[in-house]
Amino acid sequence: MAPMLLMVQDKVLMDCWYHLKDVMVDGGLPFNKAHGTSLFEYQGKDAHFNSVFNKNMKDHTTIIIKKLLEFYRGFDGVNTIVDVGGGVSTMIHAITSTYPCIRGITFDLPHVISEVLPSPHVQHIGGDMFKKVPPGDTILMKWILHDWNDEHCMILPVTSEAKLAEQVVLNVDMIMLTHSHSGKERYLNEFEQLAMGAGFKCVKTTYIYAGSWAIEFTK
Ligand SMILES: C[S@@+](CC[C@H](N)C(=O)[O-])C[C@H]1O[C@@H](n2cnc3c(N)ncnc32)[C@H](O)[C@@H]1O
Repeated sequence: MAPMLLMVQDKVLMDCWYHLKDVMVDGGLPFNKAHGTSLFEYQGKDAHFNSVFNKNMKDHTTIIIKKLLEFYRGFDGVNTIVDVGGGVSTMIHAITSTYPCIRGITFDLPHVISEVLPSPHVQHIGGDMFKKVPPGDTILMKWILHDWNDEHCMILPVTSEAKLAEQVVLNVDMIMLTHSHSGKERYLNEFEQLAMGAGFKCVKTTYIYAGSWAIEFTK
């Protein structure tokens, strides 16, 4: 929890709240008003905040992946798994350690990948997920779809893949409102609509831990 509190109380994020009234009146996004760019682009320009953000994600993921590996059986039979927006590779590292037969790829923006420690069993690739993602038979996305509106989610190239898992957390709408470009938390029926609209035929849910679910979209 400490890295998460350090992140939300970091001056970079605290400054956003002073712009809440302006965006109510004029529109726009508090983060962009405060810093002149979006959250994910800003990280590429501020090494300190990039580390604070990535550490927060790493520690949350460390808790969730432990439980995911305990309760979720969908990794059996997977050959290549690509964690899109996979941060500093915490998720893929844990999955490939438990399932050594799985080839793991962590894909994220180059300034995030630059913070990943090398690992012999995992490939780390920097790039833009809205342009192209590395191929794999399973695409994993944790805390990605909630950063984007439906239009952005629909243009992700991962929709051509066979399987898609996404974790849902329902209680951070206000944070998304201030920091994220058009992000939103979704109810299950909204995930189902999104999946069907992107050509998936089946949606299966598994409860994981502390309000977190694995949602598997299959073609
Ligand atoms: C909320 S974080 C989740 C990180 C990780 N999945 C986790 O839960 O620990 C969102 C991630 O999406 C990445 N991201 C944002 N825009 C991206 C893009 N256009 N291409 C690739 N990754 C992107 C960010 O750099 C960040 O690591």
